[in-house]
Amino acid sequence: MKEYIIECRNLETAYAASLNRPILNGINCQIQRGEFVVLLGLNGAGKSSLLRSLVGLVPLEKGEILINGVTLSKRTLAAIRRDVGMLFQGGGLIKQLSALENVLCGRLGNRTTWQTLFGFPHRDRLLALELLDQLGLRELANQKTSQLSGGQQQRVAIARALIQSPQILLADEPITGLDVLACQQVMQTLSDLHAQGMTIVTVLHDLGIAAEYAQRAIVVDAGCIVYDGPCDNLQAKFSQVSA
Ligand SMILES: Nc1ncnc2c1ncn2[C@@H]1O[C@H](COP(=O)(O)OP(=O)(O)OP(=O)(O)O)[C@@H](O)[C@H]1O
Repeated sequence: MKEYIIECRNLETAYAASLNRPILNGINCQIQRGEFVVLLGLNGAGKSSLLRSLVGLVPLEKGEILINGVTLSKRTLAAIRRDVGMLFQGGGLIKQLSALENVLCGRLGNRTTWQTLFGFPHRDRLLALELLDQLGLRELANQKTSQLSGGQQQRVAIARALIQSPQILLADEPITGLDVLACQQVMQTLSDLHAQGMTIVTVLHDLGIAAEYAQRAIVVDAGCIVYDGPCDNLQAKFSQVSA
């Protein structure tokens, strides 16, 4: 039997009156360790909701999510979140803090309230600096993130997600609003992490970039998966969705 790192079994959210249906409406999918999967779909299809549900941020009415074979529940959520890094839409950085401090925030889940009063241990600071270095941001470690470009901010957000050494990285529209060069840098960073064995699931809107970097596409429409397979000829698959 195949072992899946992510398994969604018949996920269904509560009925949303504004949509006349649940936001997620019977999602079934399995993702193997080390896959690079792109979630595609029109605005409002349910991509972000699906991604966020994997870290317990979307209440489910029905169904089950398993991460590494463990069912996501109140009891298992904290441990699961240590295995799953999340890049939120827009980065979600604290703009008044430096790049280094933002990356260290990724360690807050591992520290008690008391421990945070004494600051972060030296080894965490070294790790954060090492990650910023790997992402080409060493020189900007002490710069406020409000003073960084969009692409640099997105890489700080990636470093923050990576400081907890996750096995899975979920990224919600990580290149939206970035210029061509910054897009390439961010996508190359995801690709490098994938090459190191990390499982990547990312929401994208650009079909060309999806096909260039991901192995597999999952297309969501009205809360359901309407395509799950290789990334070739995505344009044709999309015209079926939007028809
Ligand atoms: N908390 C919520 N309460 C009610 N409706 C919601 C909530 N969150 C999302 N929705 C609705 O659910 C639908 C799916 O939203 P979601 O953000 O998952 O879509 P998406 O595919 O990621 O869209 P986009 O590409 O625009 O980001 C949308 O119609 C949205 O308005």
